[in-house]
Amino acid sequence: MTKQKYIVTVLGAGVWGNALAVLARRNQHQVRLWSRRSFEPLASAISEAKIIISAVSMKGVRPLVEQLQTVHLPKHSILVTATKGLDPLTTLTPSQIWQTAFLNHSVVVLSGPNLSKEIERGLPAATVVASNELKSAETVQQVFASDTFRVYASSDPLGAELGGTLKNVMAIAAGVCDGLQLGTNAKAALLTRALPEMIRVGTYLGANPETFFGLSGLGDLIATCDSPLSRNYQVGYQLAQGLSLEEILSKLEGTAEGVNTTDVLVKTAVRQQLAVPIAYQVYRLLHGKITPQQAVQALMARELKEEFSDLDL
Ligand SMILES: NC(=O)C1=CN([C@@H]2O[C@H](COP(=O)(O)OP(=O)(O)OC[C@H]3O[C@@H](n4cnc5c(N)ncnc54)[C@H](O)[C@@H]3O)[C@@H](O)[C@H]2O)C=CC1
Ligand SMILES: O=C(CO)COP(=O)(O)O
Repeated sequence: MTKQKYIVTVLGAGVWGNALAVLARRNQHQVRLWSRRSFEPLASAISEAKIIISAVSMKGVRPLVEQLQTVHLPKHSILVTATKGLDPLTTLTPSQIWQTAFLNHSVVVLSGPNLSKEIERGLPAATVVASNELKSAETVQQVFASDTFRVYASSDPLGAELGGTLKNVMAIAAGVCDGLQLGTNAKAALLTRALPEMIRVGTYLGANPETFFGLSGLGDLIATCDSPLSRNYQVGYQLAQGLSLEEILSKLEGTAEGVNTTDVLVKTAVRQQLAVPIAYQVYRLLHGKITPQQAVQALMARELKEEFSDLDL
């Protein structure tokens, strides 16, 4: 059976927006790539689109939503969000912002272990499309699925989104671990303890704990924490080399969302008394309160406890 072809508009022409456009084009959809620097007006870029994908960084989400509210959205269009971040003002996730702004549209989260440079090279990868309206997730699944990109549907958008968002904080920690050459045992311990920390916060925020064991959680944690292609990993790695955060960010190609996410996460965790020991050390490191070595010492010196004592699955 031939798959239906759609007009797909990608908003945000950063590296991820470009990679998503490549994927949709490979499946012969009519793809329009729009950025805030485009000559084409936003209204014309989204006209008659079935799928509207937001691939802007977190700081661009609210301005983009506000701009879209001033134009006419095609009636049955599906909004897809691929941003991995948290709003500093409200702590809302991008999908929550999109859904609140466009109550009559389906919102689908696209999230998974998807380092854009590998995807652009056509290397095999998998992802998750998640929505409260599973039919919309399945439409997006068909749009992107190919013999090099395997797409799973899910009905937990918040879980899929938070997996991709919270792992960015852990990727900074993983970069520090590798930058300090702490070894494979340390890295395994770090990633294994990172997952329950993500689940603790994620379930508090309303996600399904099981989702974190899937591609958008554990999968993305492994990919991002083990690859120099990850900007968040690079931030941690270079902090361990003694560079300042300002220096690193000024030379970084693209956005490292984990820097802002760490702030939002730690503030929420402190307010709600959630244990986030790894994120807390990343926070202190990013704010110049400790050195990378002191962050490691602080994690190793924590009170001894049972392995699963604070994870209620
Ligand atoms: N690069 C990757 O491998 C992946 C990135 N992501 C996520 O996708 C999002 C975008 O990432 P990248 O493309 O890598 O970042 P990037 O830094 O390359 O691009 C960010 C894009 O957002 C746009 N933007 C920022 N503020 C804006 C505003 N006010 N209005 C309109 N557009 C605005 C920029 O113009 C740019 O096109 C991030 O949340 C990232 O975590 C998700 C999966 C993979
Ligand atoms: O989310 C990503 C891979 O899934 C990209 O990670 P970085 O934003 O750290 O590059």
